[in-house]
Amino acid sequence: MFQYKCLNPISQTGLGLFGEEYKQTEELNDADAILVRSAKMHDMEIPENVKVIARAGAGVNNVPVEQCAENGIVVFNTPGANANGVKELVLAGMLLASRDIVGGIEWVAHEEDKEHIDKLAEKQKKQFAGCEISGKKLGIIGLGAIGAMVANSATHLGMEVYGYDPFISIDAAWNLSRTIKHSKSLDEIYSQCDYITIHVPLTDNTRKMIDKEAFTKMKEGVVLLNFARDLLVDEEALIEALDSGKVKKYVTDFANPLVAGRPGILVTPHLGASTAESEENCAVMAVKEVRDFLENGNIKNSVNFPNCDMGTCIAVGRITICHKNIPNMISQFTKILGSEGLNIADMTNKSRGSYAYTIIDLESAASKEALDELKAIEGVSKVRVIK
Ligand SMILES: NC(=O)c1ccc[n+]([C@@H]2O[C@H](COP(=O)([O-])OP(=O)(O)OC[C@H]3O[C@@H](n4cnc5c(N)ncnc54)[C@H](O)[C@@H]3O)[C@@H](O)[C@H]2O)c1
Ligand SMILES: O=C(O)CC[C@@H](O)C(=O)O
Repeated sequence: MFQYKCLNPISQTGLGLFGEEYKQTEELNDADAILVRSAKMHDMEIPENVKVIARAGAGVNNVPVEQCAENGIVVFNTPGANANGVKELVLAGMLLASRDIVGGIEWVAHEEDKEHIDKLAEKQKKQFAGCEISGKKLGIIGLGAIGAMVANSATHLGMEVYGYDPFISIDAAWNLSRTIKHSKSLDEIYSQCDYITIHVPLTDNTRKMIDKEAFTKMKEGVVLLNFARDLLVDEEALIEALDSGKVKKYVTDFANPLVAGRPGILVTPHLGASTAESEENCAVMAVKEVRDFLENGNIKNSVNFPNCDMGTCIAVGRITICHKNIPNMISQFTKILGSEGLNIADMTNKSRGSYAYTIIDLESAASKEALDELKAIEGVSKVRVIK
């Protein structure tokens, strides 16, 4: 029996995929797995019993990923599972920033002379008029799951699209429309584009990447869209740029005291992934990742350990080891298993940065002595018996 704890509401379509072997718990101290959306985990004490954390979403800045790696806790996310939901809101954001659609709707709702509203509307409408997005230049910073979808859709809407992503994956590059211009520098995006949208993860390298200097390089009257994370933008500098007219509109999915209710800023309450489809896709992917990890020891879509897959175990025994990516680990594992008379049927070892993961199939079940010896090796953080 495995137990899981949800730190946020997770779609039942996904949770329903946990079979009879699984039970939901409210007790962190009983949980093998944690499922989370945006709950902040940095100040949480994560007990030893937790083996896996699945972020039903893309951004993992709310999870202490490095500390988890150190403690042998594998963290997953669900790449691309909510990308379409976000893409649709970004497109809506561009349209909302181009004419005062919100102001127009509010005017109609609050105009008291309802009897003459049709005639009044014709008189008043010019104050809500704007421009079309077709023919305008859109700069996209980050061409991952969301950025690439926004790029292709914007092309179909007649925009001239510039993309910047020095770390683009081969898959994302293959999926991009050929019409998208490859920008080799952010300066090109800033100097050329009428709309700029950012789709990168929040890390120490990207925090406040849109800063005061970036605003000085942008075109007069640019529209900036941020559906990634508020801390990517220096919002104090943004407000100065709005006040000076450099930025026409800031559309953000992240409410905070600085942006809420401020003229020129359209704020949605972190709605990007809040569609039935995205919530289901994320939950289904997260539950499948957790199950394959807990039941077979396989890793797919982890953000702190390498992908590692030996399929369903058909050997008599299987153990998995989370460890540091340092010399002499495999030889220590095989020596211990050999000296305990355990024959290895199959094994795989993969590394990612400072951490590594090993799956070992055995011709007989691992003894307690062997497991204790493996756990005692310096650099080993977690040893699990799958079978
Ligand atoms: N508003 C929401 O509800 C919502 C939903 C999903 C994701 N997000 C946010 O959007 C981010 C992107 O999501 P995604 O699914 O596209 O992720 P992704 O991992 O598929 O794509 C991120 C892309 O950013 C690129 N990148 C990284 N650093 C960069 C840099 N310095 N300059 C340019 N490109 C850089 C990467 O190469 C990658 O292609 C997430 O990390 C998350 O913070 C928000
Ligand atoms: O779970 C959500 O609603 C938001 C998810 C989003 O911020 C993400 O990074 O995937």
